[in-house]
Amino acid sequence: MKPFVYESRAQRVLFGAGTLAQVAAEVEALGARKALVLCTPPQRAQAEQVAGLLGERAAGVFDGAVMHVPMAAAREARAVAQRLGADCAVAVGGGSTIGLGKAIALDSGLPILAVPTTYAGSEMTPIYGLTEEGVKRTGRDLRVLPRTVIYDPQLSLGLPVGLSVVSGINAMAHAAEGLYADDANPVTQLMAEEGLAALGRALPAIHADSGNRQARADALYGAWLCGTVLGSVAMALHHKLCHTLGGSFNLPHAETHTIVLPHALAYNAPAAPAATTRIARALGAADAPLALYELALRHGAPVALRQIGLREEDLDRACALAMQNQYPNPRPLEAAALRRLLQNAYDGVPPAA
Ligand SMILES: NC(=O)C1=CN([C@@H]2O[C@H](COP(=O)(O)OP(=O)(O)OC[C@H]3O[C@@H](n4cnc5c(N)ncnc54)[C@H](OP(=O)(O)O)[C@@H]3O)[C@@H](O)[C@H]2O)C=CC1
Ligand SMILES: O=C(O)/C=C\C(=O)CC(=O)O
Repeated sequence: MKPFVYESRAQRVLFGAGTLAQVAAEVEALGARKALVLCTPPQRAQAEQVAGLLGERAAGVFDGAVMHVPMAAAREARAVAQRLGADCAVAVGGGSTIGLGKAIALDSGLPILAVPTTYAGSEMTPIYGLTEEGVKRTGRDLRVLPRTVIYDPQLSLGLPVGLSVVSGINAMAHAAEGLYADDANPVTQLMAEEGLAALGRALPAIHADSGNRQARADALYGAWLCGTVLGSVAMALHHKLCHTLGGSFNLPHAETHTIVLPHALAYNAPAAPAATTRIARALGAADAPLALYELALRHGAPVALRQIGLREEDLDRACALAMQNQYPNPRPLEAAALRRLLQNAYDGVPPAA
C-alpha cells in the first residue's frame, strides 16, 4: 500500500425516513436560534413545511436559489439573512440550493444544515461555486461545509425519474474519478466503490418505480458516499470537462455529467486499470465505461451532447478550453484524443478509448 493522507471532516449526518422531523432539534444542537430556510421558487411549499417544523426557530423562507449560484442571488440571500437576524441556514433542495447556503456561509460563517433532495452531493463537500458575469468560480473553504446533513429519503420521492437518473450518475462520477484521483486513499476508495454499487442498484429500481422507498434510500446513501469522495480528493478530466461544458456553453449540470462520464472513463481506462476494474466490479459489469453508458441509455437519460443543446461548431472551442487547464489526470491530455472524446460524446456513440 502506498503512503497516503486521509483527512476526516466534522459533520453530523442523520439518515432515514422521517428524520426531517428532527430538524428543529438539530438547529438547536447547532446553538442557533433563527434559521433562514433556503429553496428554489418551485420548492417553496416544501421549504414552508420545514419552516413549520422549525416553529419559532424559523427566521423565514428565501426562495431565490438558482443553478450555479449567481452572485446577485448570493448577495440578496446574505442581505435577507442579515435583515431577519438569521444565525443559521437550512438549505432544502439540490446542489443549487445548498450552493446558495454555501455562498451565505462563505461570507458570514453562518452554519448550514443541509437537507438534500437530489443526489449531487454538495452537502458533503467544502466546495463552493459562484457565478459572476458569466464566469463560474469554484473554491474550497471549510466554512461552507454543512455542519449537519439530514438525509430523509421521503423527500426524494418527488424527484422526477429523469432527474433522479441523471443526478444519480452525477454522484457516480464523483466516485469513479475518486478511484483514480492523484490523492486517492484506501478509505475514499472503499466509499467510492460502495457508493457506485448502491447507485448502480438503485437507479434501475427507481426507473421501474419512482416510489420504491428502499431504492430511494439506497440512492441517497450512495449519494452521501460519492459526495464524501468528491469533497475529499481531487477530481480530474471528467469533472474539468463538465465544468468547461456547463460553464462556457450553459449546459445542464447533471445531464452533462451523465453524457461525458463513459467517454472520460474510456479515455482514462488504459492509464488507470485498477480503478477501472473497481468501477466495473461495483457495477457487476465487465466494462465500466460501457456499463455507465448503458445505465443512462436504458433508463431514458440523454447520451449525446447534441441532445442537450451543444452545437457541433462548439466542439473545437470546448476542446481548446479543456486543454488550457492543467490538472492531474491518469492519462496526459492529448488534444486529438480529447477532441475525439468530445465528438463521441456529442454524437452519443458508445465510449471508446
Ligand atoms: N459544491 C459542490 O460540491 C457541488 C456543487 N454542485 C452544484 O449543484 C448544482 C447541481 O445540483 P443539482 O442537484 O443537480 O441541481 P438543482 O439543485 O438545480 O436541482 C436539479 C433539479 O432537481 C429538481 N428538484 C430538486 N429537489 C426536488 C424535489 N424534492 N422534487 C422535485 N424536484 C426537485 C429541481 O427542481 P426545482 O428547480 O423545481 O427546484 C431541479 O430541476 C450545480 O450548480 C453544481 O455545480 C453539484 C455537486 C457538488
Ligand atoms: O461547480 C460546483 O459548484 C462545484 C463542484 C461540482 O459541481 C461538482 C460536480 O461537477 O458535480
